[in-house]
Amino acid sequence: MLVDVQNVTKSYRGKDKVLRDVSFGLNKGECLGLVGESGCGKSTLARCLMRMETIEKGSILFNGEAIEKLPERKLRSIRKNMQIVFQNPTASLNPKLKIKDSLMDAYDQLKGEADLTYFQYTSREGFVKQLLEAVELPGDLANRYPHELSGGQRQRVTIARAISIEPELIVLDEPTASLDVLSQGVVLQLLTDLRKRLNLSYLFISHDLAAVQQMSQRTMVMKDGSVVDVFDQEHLFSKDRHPYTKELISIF
Ligand SMILES: Nc1ncnc2c1ncn2[C@@H]1O[C@H](COP(=O)(O)OP(=O)(O)OP(=O)(O)O)[C@@H](O)[C@H]1O
Repeated sequence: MLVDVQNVTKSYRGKDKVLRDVSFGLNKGECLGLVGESGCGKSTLARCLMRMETIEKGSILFNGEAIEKLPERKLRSIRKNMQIVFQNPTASLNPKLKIKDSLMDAYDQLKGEADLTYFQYTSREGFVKQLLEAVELPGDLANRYPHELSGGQRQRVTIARAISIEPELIVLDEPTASLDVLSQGVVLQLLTDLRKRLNLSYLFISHDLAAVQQMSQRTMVMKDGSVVDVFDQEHLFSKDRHPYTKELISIF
């Protein structure tokens, strides 16, 4: 198991619990979907996994190693195996940097420590070219600025940056929510292709149950900070689904 989350509890500034006793596993190569209404704690869970937030109780194992209390200097080897893609690509890209420089960001931060098997780093230009090709963007975008790209193109750039260091896990926090329907479908298909080609694992957060069904082998449903249901893709319409899952299905 790549990620093993055990009884994680969290609240912000001593207020009500945002995550309550959350437990789940994520297998290597798997896409695990995460759905639930706004405010149920999905992004908080994502940030806890990435160690962007601390947790109060429980444990988060990454490749069997508990990461919730690891000191910053020991997190480096974990961090190179985790990336996150956020909803809004415009906010995730520095407007003053050319696309080629944003693309190199994750790789540069690792100072040559990335373990690459799919991509090959020969030169900066060559690497940028491979990354753009991987997300099916033309090479001449390298010298443009983010505002000169469409929303869908910008999100492909953030995806290319995330895969550049070939992490084991990518958390996708509503990656297509800011895109038009056509671009959404194309980007989701691209993400699935990349997962298979690079043997990536995804935690895919979305409001869109149809998108989650398309992308994920398993789906996890959260409500008020708790996981209320987890099921294999083919069991979405099973009578055993939690009443809240059935409610979500009926809205779609
Ligand atoms: N930094 C923060 N400080 C205090 N409260 C926060 C913080 N971040 C989130 N919250 C609160 O925690 C709860 C869960 O928020 P979170 O963003 O994890 O939900 P979500 O399921 O991702 O929602 P959405 O689908 O709208 O993105 C909400 O009540 C939110 O107001």
